[in-house]
Amino acid sequence: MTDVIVTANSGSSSLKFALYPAEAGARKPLLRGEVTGIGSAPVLSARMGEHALVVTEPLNAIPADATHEWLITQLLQRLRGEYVMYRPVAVGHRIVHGGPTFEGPIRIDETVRRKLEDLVPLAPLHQPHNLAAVDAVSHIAPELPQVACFDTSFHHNQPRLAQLFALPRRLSDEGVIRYGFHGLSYEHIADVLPVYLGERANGRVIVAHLGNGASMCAMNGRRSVATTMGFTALDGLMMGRRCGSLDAGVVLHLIEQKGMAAADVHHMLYRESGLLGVSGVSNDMRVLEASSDPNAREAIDLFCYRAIREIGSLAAVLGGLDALVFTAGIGENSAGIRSRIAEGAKWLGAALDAEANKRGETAFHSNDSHVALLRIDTDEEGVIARSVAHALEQGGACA
Ligand SMILES: Nc1ncnc2c1ncn2[C@@H]1O[C@H](COP(=O)(O)OP(=O)(O)O)[C@@H](O)[C@H]1O
Ligand SMILES: CC(=O)OP(=O)(O)O
Ligand SMILES: [Mg+2]
Repeated sequence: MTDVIVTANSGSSSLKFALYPAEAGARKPLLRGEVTGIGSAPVLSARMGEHALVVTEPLNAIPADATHEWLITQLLQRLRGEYVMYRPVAVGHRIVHGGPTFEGPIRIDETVRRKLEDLVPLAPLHQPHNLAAVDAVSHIAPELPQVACFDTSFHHNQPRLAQLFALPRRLSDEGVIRYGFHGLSYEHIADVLPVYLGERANGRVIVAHLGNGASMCAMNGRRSVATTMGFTALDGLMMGRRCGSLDAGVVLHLIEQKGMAAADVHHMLYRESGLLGVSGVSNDMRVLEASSDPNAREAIDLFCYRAIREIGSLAAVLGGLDALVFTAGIGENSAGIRSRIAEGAKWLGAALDAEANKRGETAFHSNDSHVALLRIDTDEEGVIARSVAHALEQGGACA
């Protein structure tokens, strides 16, 4: 029997999971899988080493209304059944919002669980799914230690000005500040960057995490100095269903002039906007890229335009740019989006090698480019697994 750490990464539309050997520093998972399209057309795919796993009932035809909780319960039951050769010793969860309280990974007990619940309103698309996964594990395997790993941690030590809103001071004092998200993904990129860039990895880097949720992080010395998401994961770039940065006056207009209830505004901004709202077609970039609908094209144009503007803003904070890194579902897989955004960074000295980009190579800048252009797969699960192994070694919390 092999002792394993189970990782659960509940995104807005996906559940990514993996089994890692329960030893400090393990980099390769024994098994890795994901369910995509949760809430619309869920599909599971999984790999054990180099081999695709044949998925059997009921996970081969997941009901359209399957929840993150149902899925994680099914997966844990498999570990008790056909995968008994793996003995889970702990579960690590991606928890999107750590608020002002949680700075780093922490063992989940009843008090921690309650504090995480209080943060649900600040991450309504994620925190409930994250906690549903925690509860499913508590229910099915109460003896297993569980560790929370936060999307917010990587940004925790940003300069104060990067965190402040220009709101009355009492609100900042209460914790109404910019937290930033996708921190596990950025931590992975910061970790592997020297492999591709050597000493330059410590320079001025912008990482574009472009998935269903999307954000950018400006790094210097491989630490976060600014990011596009803020108090919630609604801010910044245009996303699958979220609007990104928005004049707060629009929210007032919807409530005061159009008489919309707060819950309806909430629904519109989190679920009916972004690529879906502008295209009227889909929140999925693959569908939009394959569509001839002019509204789909305009949605993609706006996605790239917003990304290019944010690069300008982050490059200003960094005082220039040494590398631009693309990651997550869209960043890793869409050569078209990468090339359009990289073209928009020409003025910063970025020059594209179009063929290398089409081939999906890690480095896709031309020889005369002043900015390194990179495509790097993210690995939030690996970051979670190593944090859990560390927490177990420490005997619990390692915040
Ligand atoms: N080949 C592809 N081309 C373009 N976009 C893709 C491709 N594969 C995946 N995507 C995009 O990536 C998104 C999912 O990214 P991901 O990082 O897994 O999101 P999340 O973790 O937020 O659920 C999909 O909604 C889709 O838009
Ligand atoms: C924080 C966030 O937006 O996460 P995801 O990309 O998984 O939706
Ligand atoms: Mg994600």
